[in-house]
Amino acid sequence: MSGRLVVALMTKWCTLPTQPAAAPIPIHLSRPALLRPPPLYAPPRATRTIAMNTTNQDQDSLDALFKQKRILRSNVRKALKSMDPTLRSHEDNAIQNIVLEAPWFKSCQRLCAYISCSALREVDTSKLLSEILQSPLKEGDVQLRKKLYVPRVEDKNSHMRMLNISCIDDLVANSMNILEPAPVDSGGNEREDVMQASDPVDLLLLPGLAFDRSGRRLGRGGGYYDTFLTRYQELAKAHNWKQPLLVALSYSTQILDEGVIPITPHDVLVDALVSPAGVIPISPAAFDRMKL
Ligand SMILES: Nc1nc2c(c(=O)[nH]1)N(C=O)[C@@H](CNc1ccc(C(=O)N[C@@H](CCC(=O)O)C(=O)O)cc1)CN2
Ligand SMILES: Nc1ncnc2c1ncn2[C@@H]1O[C@H](COP(=O)(O)OP(=O)(O)OP(=O)(O)O)[C@@H](O)[C@H]1O
Repeated sequence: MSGRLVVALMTKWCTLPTQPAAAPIPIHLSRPALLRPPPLYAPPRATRTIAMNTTNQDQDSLDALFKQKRILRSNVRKALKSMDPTLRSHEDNAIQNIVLEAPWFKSCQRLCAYISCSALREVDTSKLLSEILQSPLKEGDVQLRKKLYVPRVEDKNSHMRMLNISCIDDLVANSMNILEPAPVDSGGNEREDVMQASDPVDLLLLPGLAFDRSGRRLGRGGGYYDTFLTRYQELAKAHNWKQPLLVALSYSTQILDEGVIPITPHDVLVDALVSPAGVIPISPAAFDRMKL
């Protein structure tokens, strides 16, 4: 791997991986249930963008990195498949209860959340979603219910929108068997796209296959979330809005040792994790807003 690319592969508040990203990656699943102290915040290092005239060597390094991601995904999928169902259900409840009780969740007014898919062994969000959608709309003039946006895949070019729903019946299964909203509601009205909304979301609850304590997130490989998050962060910047808090929900077994998840400059780091053992704040924004 060229020196230029090694520098380019570092992002925001990450320190350098302890091993080169292209080295063969042993999978170290971290100790479950134990909450180690969060890593100290490391200021961003200067990052250079990948040169436009990417050399064959750089492309080979990228290919090796994506190959490592595929191997890692496959190992984590196996670990998730072999997870004891009772433990899974215990962890699903613990994670959702932590979120429901958290001040940063209680105070949030608008959020994006994923609709969990049990076949993908994702952390369950059904309790969170039903609590949100069952809460009273208003008290007098005061808006009580959080505004909820959920993903809808538009095409295979990593294009996903976040559309507003107000009822769980607004969802239908897509070709991947994930529930998502139709673009038009039962009254024939276009659903609001979060990218067109006049007010910002404060929070995003993210799925993923694996995470680490420096904020790295391994998705399912479609690039949907990284593309969406980058666009939303740009929108928030253009409007001078506060950036939303990016919080990933993770079973214990999905938190990997630091440096194991390879990243490129396109991968967006999360601000915090919620595991059954508690909230793991990572970024300065998380320490500030989660008041831990
Ligand atoms: N609940 C949920 N909704 C979501 C996502 C998600 O990860 N979870 N997405 C996040 O992007 C988008 C959909 N992207 C997806 C990408 C891959 C697969 C999937 O079934 N992957 C299989 C492997 C398929 C293969 O490799 O051929 C798997 O991971 O087991 C599903 C959704 C939008 N909605
Ligand atoms: N060898 C490669 N060189 C360049 N791009 C690649 C290569 N292999 C895959 N990609 C592309 O990189 C994109 C993102 O992959 P990445 O591994 O970052 O996804 P992810 O973070 O797991 O997904 P998501 O953001 O949806 O959670 C995909 O659109 C994929 O087509």
